[in-house]
Amino acid sequence: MGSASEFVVVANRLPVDLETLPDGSTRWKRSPGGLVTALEPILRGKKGAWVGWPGVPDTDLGPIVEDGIELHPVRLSAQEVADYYEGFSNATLWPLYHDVIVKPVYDRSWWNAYVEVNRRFAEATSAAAAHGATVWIQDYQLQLVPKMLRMLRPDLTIGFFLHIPFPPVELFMQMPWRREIVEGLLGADLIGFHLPGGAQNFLYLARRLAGQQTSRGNVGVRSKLGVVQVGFRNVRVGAFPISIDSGQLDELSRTKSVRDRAKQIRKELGNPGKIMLGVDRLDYTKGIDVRLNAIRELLEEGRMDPAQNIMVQLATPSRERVESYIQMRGDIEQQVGRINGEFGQVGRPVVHYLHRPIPRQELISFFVAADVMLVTPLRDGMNLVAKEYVACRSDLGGALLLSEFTGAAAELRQAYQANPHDLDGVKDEMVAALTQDREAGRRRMRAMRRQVLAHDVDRWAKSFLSALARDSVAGGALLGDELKA
Ligand SMILES: O=P(O)(O)OC[C@H]1O[C@H](O[C@H]2O[C@H](CO)[C@@H](O)[C@H](O)[C@H]2O)[C@H](O)[C@@H](O)[C@@H]1O
Ligand SMILES: Cc1cn([C@@H]2O[C@H](COP(=O)(O)OP(=O)(O)O)[C@@H](O)[C@H]2O)c(=O)[nH]c1=O
Repeated sequence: MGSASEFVVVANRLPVDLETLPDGSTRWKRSPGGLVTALEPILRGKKGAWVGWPGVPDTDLGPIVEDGIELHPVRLSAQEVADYYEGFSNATLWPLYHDVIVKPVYDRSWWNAYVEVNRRFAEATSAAAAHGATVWIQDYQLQLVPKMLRMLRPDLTIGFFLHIPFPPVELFMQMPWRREIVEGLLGADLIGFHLPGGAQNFLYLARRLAGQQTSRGNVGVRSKLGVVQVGFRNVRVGAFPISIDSGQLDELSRTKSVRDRAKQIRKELGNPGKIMLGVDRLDYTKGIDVRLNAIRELLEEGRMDPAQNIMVQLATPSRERVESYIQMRGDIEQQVGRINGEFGQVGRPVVHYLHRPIPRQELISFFVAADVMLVTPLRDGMNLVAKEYVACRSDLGGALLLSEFTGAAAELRQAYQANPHDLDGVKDEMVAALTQDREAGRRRMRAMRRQVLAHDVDRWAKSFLSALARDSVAGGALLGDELKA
């Protein structure tokens, strides 16, 4: 350790959070969210470095190696966590990029903290990267880093990937610092989005806000990249839908220990006719309220038998000091209480709700045990949970209820898809999933598994990184033609 790295991932969080135990000692635990799920296996395979925040404020740590990955912790003060992370990242950008489900707050002091912290990440990355290295910057918390890093280190090849939706132009235009953000991103050589629509929105904004020339043709999936001309540089823009380590999940889900635990889970739940499952960070984007409302109305209408159908909601705590999250937690827990109060029996609730992180092995057993997976976000960049459920169903059992407003919906066409704003539609698809014909269900699951097993996280990373490598070799050669396209 100590020598600069040829490949550096930069993300708001390290893949592990530093946790202080009641006796004052510390240990590392896995960070929440799909970004870490996706990137951890990639980085371990490439022996690179990871620059990020260790999840606790005011902590000075030098570089360390944890589980085979070289970690470069970036220090954030308590005030910066409040202003940059909870404030600008999660009370401004997060709601703005998720269709303003809650109203974004535009606060100048939060913006200043965002600029300052992005600068610190750029400096830490510059120190960690070898001459000519490839740097891959992740997500909405770090949109200014590409430009800042390019100014510090023009020798680097810089990629950027956005894990959340890139919003429609009309919404993005609300952002008071919209030009700075677009210009910040244009410091990269390649900018990746989950879906072509996000890439196209960005190309339009690069023309309108940054005054750059861009290609005008449609962007494809892992193909037909867009291009923005920034001075003598070409910035490529593309769609690269993220995925999971599907082969590993498929394998794990077939093990005896997982199968046995799945049976035990069903038994612990009283061997009900059908188990519905939700697995989410406790976030208002995830539509946990949508599925609870659907279940309550179906119970009220007598279309769902509470003695036969139960739901398990596993909810990881998330962003617990942000006001909208505090409010939402209260609402969800009230909804759970109302359903159980009206339709549960002593010792037999209809909704089983856990508010804590669940270890991956246990999650896999829940996936195997569940008859219907409920994925009902109002908006979600991808939603890896949907893909994980499919990867775990080698028995071709189970059914997936999937919101049209997730990135995953573009790939998992055979799911029971519903518009989360249309509660009657969600209820109908929920009933259809619960009562599906066995053979029809197997056909749907087989088709979804083909998609998920063929397009795994390794393919995602390779498609992005090989496009990034091509860019640095191709230079401006193709630009003239593509701008005319
Ligand atoms: O770091 P946190 O504030 O605790 O949040 C956890 C992560 O949440 C978001 O995940 C997104 O990335 C997934 C993988 O691409 C995607 O499937 C999902 O739709 C997104 O919501 C966030 O984007 C990450 O930065 C956070 O680490
Ligand atoms: C609730 C829960 C989840 N996980 C794992 O976290 C990620 C979640 O990824 P997704 O893309 O669906 O959404 P966000 O990134 O959170 O917005 C997925 O890999 C889950 O398996 C977990 O490990 N433990 C949990 O309790």
